[in-house]
Amino acid sequence: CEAGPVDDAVDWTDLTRPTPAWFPAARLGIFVHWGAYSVPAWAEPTGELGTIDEATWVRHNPYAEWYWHTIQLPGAPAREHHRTVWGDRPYDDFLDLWKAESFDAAAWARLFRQAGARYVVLVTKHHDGIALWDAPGTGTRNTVHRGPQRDLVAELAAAVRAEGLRFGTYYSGGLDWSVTGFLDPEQPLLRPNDAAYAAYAAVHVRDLVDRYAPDVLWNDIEWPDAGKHRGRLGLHELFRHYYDAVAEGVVNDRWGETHWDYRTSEYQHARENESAAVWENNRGIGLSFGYNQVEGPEHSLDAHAAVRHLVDVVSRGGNLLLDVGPTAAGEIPELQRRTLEGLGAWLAANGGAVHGAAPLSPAVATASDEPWVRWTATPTTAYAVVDAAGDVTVRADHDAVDWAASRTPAGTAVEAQPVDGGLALRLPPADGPAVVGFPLAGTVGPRA
Ligand SMILES: CC(C)[C@@H]1NC[C@@H](O)[C@H](O)[C@@H]1O
Repeated sequence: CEAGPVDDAVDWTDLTRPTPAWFPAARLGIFVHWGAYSVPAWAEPTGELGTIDEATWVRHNPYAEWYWHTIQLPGAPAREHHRTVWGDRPYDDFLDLWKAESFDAAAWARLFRQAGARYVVLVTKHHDGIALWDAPGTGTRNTVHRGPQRDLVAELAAAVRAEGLRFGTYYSGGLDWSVTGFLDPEQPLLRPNDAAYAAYAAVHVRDLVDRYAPDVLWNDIEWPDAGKHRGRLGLHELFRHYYDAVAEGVVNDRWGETHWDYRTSEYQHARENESAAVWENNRGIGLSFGYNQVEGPEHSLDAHAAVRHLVDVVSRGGNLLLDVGPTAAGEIPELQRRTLEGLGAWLAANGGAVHGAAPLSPAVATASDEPWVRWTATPTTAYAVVDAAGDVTVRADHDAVDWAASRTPAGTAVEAQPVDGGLALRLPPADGPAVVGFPLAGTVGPRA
């Protein structure tokens, strides 16, 4: 955990502790954005967050989970799409049209385990305010009373844990359009800060903790200002309650305070947070978190690209929380399934360079893009992940690695010769980046 400068209002030192080791060791998690927005499942695949100016982003929002907001905006293509396809139907009709008739939590959990994930984070209430459990105060505006008529949080938590994975919950504390309306659609991040909403949200998160004991509390946007205090429904007591209930629980950094167990980035947004000791990059397989029927292969990571992104993140000390957006019926779209299956096949042969691995000291070796090389390490082994074939030279201090015993994690011997400034490798043909493991000589190893 990193306690930043102590806030005047709250002293976090009593909650400060080392981030539980399971989290950075996990390296890969699966995010799940599934909601009423999965019924229209429509957005313009504009581009990655952090690469599009805000004015364009708001009206041409590639996040399908923001559908209700985007269709409020005059001139937004999504608004025209809604009128054409759905007429003047209100957004809440989508809750009743959401049937989840094909939802098989065990099949999802099996797919996520086979993909090489070690944790799963489910959106339990997104910005539309619709809860995926019988959340206090939501009346019938949840999936237990309407639409699926199931406690989707409970079902997925049980299935994920039965597969040996950890289960976390996402909660949109910062935005809830059902409570506040669209304060100013042109300013999408205007958020509710009053005491009533803060208490409403705190009761929800406490309920999630008490009912599902999530391994991750993933809050989004920020916590309501009126809830940032020491009182019973304040954030400090909420975290205290959480850590008492879930000893190895971790909270992210989107609470608007200076207490977190890890930092987050989102596509290309907030990448400055990737300098933290423990961090997580969040992105969809495509450009949206919720299912977007408009997206095609040209907008999505295939397995090869997903492997490279994961390895790059791990080589810099991060986790990847890779999102799937299921259809309203509860199917994982084929484009996303193929990426998860390919990622899992690669990790089955090379996961030693990812799970439990950390950055390798730059004193030993450094990344390159031509050829594409990233380095990871465990205390005893350095791993070169090389996305090239045949004869390749990688820059490494060969006095620090025992080049004579290099081999792929899958066991194939690799011919390696020290050359000036590095190592010359003769790589076997591989389906995706090749991984070569070098026993580390001496004490040189991953950065602490
Ligand atoms: C990273 C992910 C959880 C995203 N956070 C910001 C939201 O506006 C977006 O829809 C998505 O949930």
